Amino acid sequence: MGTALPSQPRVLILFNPFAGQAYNLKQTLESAAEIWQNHGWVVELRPTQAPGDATVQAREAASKGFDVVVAAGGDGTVNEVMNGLVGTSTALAVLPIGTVNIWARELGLSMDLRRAATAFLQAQIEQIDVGKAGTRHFLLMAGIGFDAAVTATINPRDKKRLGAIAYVKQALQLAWCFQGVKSHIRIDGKRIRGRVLLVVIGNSQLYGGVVKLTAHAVVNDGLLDVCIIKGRSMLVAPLRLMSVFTRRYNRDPKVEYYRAQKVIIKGKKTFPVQVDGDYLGTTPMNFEVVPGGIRVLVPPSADKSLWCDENSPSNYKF
Ligand SMILES: Nc1ncnc2c1ncn2[C@@H]1O[C@H](COP(=O)(O)OP(=O)(O)OP(=O)(O)O)[C@@H](O)[C@H]1O
Repeated sequence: MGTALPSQPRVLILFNPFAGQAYNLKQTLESAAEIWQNHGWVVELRPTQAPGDATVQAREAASKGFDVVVAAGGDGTVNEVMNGLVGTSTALAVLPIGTVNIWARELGLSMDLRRAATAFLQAQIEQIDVGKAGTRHFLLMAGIGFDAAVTATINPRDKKRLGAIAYVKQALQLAWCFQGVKSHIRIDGKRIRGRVLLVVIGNSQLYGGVVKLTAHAVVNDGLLDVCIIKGRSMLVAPLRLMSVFTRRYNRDPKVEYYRAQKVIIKGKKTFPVQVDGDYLGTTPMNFEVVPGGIRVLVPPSADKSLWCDENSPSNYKF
């Protein structure tokens, strides 16, 4: 079970003025902060100055003894704040003003900022795992292959204008020409070879805000869940996705599912990598779990299937 916040927690809200809905929600964010102040929380609101600044500010806040740093932005901002808080005793929270807001959805938060702020008044602090891709931590997932190619090539103006639909548009455009890459994957002791379209290494379950590719992921089991979709062309992807949606992992020979502490991915060619929805770089890359790497604020609305209690470690068999 988690621990309660102090009665007058010191809270820093880091607001990303470039997140998807920042322009529309700045005032609502201020009134969400007031809800906390009215309950005795000691709240500071600061904008981020540039990409990466949220990491620096969050790390500084942790060293100054803040109880909570709130990422007011999308999952990119959550990722940056989390990278500043890993290994500290300061907890991460979120107020969703991004485009997709996956972490906020995992927590069952309302997209209405005032309701989300109210839900956090009942929150507990929980210690959860994070993943690490190269030197960068991730909270939700790392994607290797097709989805990272979409993330790397999406037009920022389309994303601003169309929101999540911009990803669908870009995915449809890329699907025609995207080819699976002959890969060597090492999942703890196991070696896997084959032509791969997509590997998703999930710390949590939701993918793209709507589907669950790593549907059995648990955030406090000390493990990452790995879903591998094999194949030569994305044109057969609908078949593979049907297997994922119906959870026929490992019964469809092209869809494999594992749990692991460490994953190494190499290929004949390089493959793009994204973490928490932002492009990171290319393979070869090592991925590993950092058990209990971060403290997070968890409202009562959070999806219970994301947690295992310490007396019953998750032992799902695929
Ligand atoms: N002050 C700033 N100026 C420019 N870019 C910034 C600033 N602060 C943060 N960023 C960048 O803005 C980018 C987008 O932020 P974020 O991911 O939070 O929003 P989003 O893309 O709309 O949401 P989601 O990831 O949920 O789709 C991040 O890559 C982050 O590095």
